[in-house]
Amino acid sequence: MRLFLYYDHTATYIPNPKKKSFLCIGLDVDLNKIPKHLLKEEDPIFAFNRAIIDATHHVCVAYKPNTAFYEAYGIKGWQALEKTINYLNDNHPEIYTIADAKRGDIGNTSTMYAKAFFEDLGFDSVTVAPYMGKDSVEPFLAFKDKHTILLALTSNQGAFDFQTKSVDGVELYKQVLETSKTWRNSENLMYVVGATKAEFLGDIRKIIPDSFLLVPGVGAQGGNLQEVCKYGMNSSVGLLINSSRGIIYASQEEDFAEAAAQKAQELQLDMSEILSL
Ligand SMILES: O=C(O)c1cc(=O)[nH]c(=O)n1[C@@H]1O[C@H](COP(=O)(O)O)[C@@H](O)[C@H]1O
Repeated sequence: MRLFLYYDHTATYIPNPKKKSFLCIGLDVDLNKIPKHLLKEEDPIFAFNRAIIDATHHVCVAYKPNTAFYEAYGIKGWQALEKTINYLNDNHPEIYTIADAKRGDIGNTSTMYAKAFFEDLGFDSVTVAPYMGKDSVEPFLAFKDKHTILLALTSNQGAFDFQTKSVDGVELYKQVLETSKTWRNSENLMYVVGATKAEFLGDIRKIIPDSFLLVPGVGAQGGNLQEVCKYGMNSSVGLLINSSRGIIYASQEEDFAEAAAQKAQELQLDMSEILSL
């Protein structure tokens, strides 16, 4: 049986035969979707996240708050994000954390984005858009023991607008993969590939056989876990599969945390089965 390798803060992959999971849970908190009784709490977003984390941390290896869901609530949302990452780092330091912020700008601005997520908040990684090129991404890569997760081929329909178009005979997403390998500190790169694009994973693995991939889009967006694993898994697993709404909104009643745990466990059991093949 292959051992699952999970990521730890020392930037090494550690065998973790116990968890048998490569599940990332997306903490995309929408106040219109969380159980009504939580709205009475002083910080409903954090109360929700804490309950979800307490109920699911044993079956997942990563959490990914999408910052849009926090920024939308202004200062209170940002405070809830800070409490969430602190809660994770204090109570589950072995769990990998992703700030899904999709940043990227001219160099000095990218450095400030990187400081915000890596230094101030203490995330392990941040998602970054490749569109502005090398000097917009290298400032993120300069941070030791931190990962930059570059958008390669995204899960949405609009991915076909630009990412799969050929420039000089090569699709743009392939150029992103090839070119980014030449950037300084490229060993700190991971890539986003949508679960809805599983059929592209064979080609992607030819270019980046060893890189870790963040794969969102199972659950609510219809991506298929088995397909993703068939084409995207490498000998170290090499995948973090994210589900957000499909797990955290399994119930909008008092039992929301148990319902989320149930959904997360279903995915973990599927993963465990795949790992034992
Ligand atoms: O970077 C991402 O995580 C991301 C990339 C992508 O191509 N597609 C995608 O859905 N995501 C994010 O992954 C999460 C998916 O959420 P669910 O569809 O609810 O599971 C959201 O936070 C999206 O913003």
